[in-house]
Amino acid sequence: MIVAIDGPAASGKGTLGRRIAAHYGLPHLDSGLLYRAVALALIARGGDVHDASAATAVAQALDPQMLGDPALRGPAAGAGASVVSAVPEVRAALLDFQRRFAAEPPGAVIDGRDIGTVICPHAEAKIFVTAAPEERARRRALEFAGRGEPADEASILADILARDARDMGRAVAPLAQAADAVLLDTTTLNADQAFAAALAIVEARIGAPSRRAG
Ligand SMILES: Nc1ncnc2c1ncn2[C@@H]1O[C@H](COP(=O)(O)OP(=O)(O)OP(=O)(O)O)[C@@H](O)[C@H]1O
Ligand SMILES: Nc1ccn([C@@H]2O[C@H](COP(=O)(O)O)[C@@H](O)[C@H]2O)c(=O)n1
Repeated sequence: MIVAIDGPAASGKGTLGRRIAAHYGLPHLDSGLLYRAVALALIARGGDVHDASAATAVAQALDPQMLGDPALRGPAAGAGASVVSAVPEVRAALLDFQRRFAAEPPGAVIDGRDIGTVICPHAEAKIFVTAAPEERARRRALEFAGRGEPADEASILADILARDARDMGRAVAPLAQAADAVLLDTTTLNADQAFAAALAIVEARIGAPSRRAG
């Protein structure tokens, strides 16, 4: 079974993806980490995230081992990721890895921006998760503060809005709800309520009331 979860920045895709994957015993891929890893590797070697050919070269040589680096979760990697992800050749270089991840039995839960539309158009269940930008900024600020990192809510909101605009406006694989995805707005839901709602969406799609994989 493949579950595709898409949505804008800090909407809760990763949180839901991890919990749904654990529930069904499936591997989980946070595809945003791939783009973050490209941006971070580029920055680390003194490159410019706006240099499309350098970003493409980094994406083509990306070592998936990098995906565990905690630095990928920071704001610099997120902002850089939303720039390099607009380069068609970068997306092409990362496509196979994601498709192979999804194709491995017993399936996978993948979250990102184009999972239901481009990477796994045949996913059994697709969720488009969103929340009001102010609520997403509030949650992200809490997360940063919890890690002892700077957490200015106004600048986080500005970053979220800029990233959403870039992700929705790019020519290739823009952030969009797949025609057969179910919209889940979590603005007024806590994490447990959002998980219950997401699980109900998956169960309705696969027609099963309990845990299963494959
Ligand atoms: N329903 C919810 N209620 C309150 N907080 C939530 C909820 N869902 C997620 N969060 C929190 O909001 C923050 C953002 O969630 P998460 O990292 O899952 O979003 P994301 O969409 O994967 O982000 P990104 O776009 O950066 O990949 C996290 O701190 C998470 O714990
Ligand atoms: N399938 C995806 C996933 C991510 N991106 C880009 O990466 C940026 C960071 O992603 P997060 O999920 O970690 O926030 C994001 O802003 C997108 O630009 C993508 O294009 N496609």
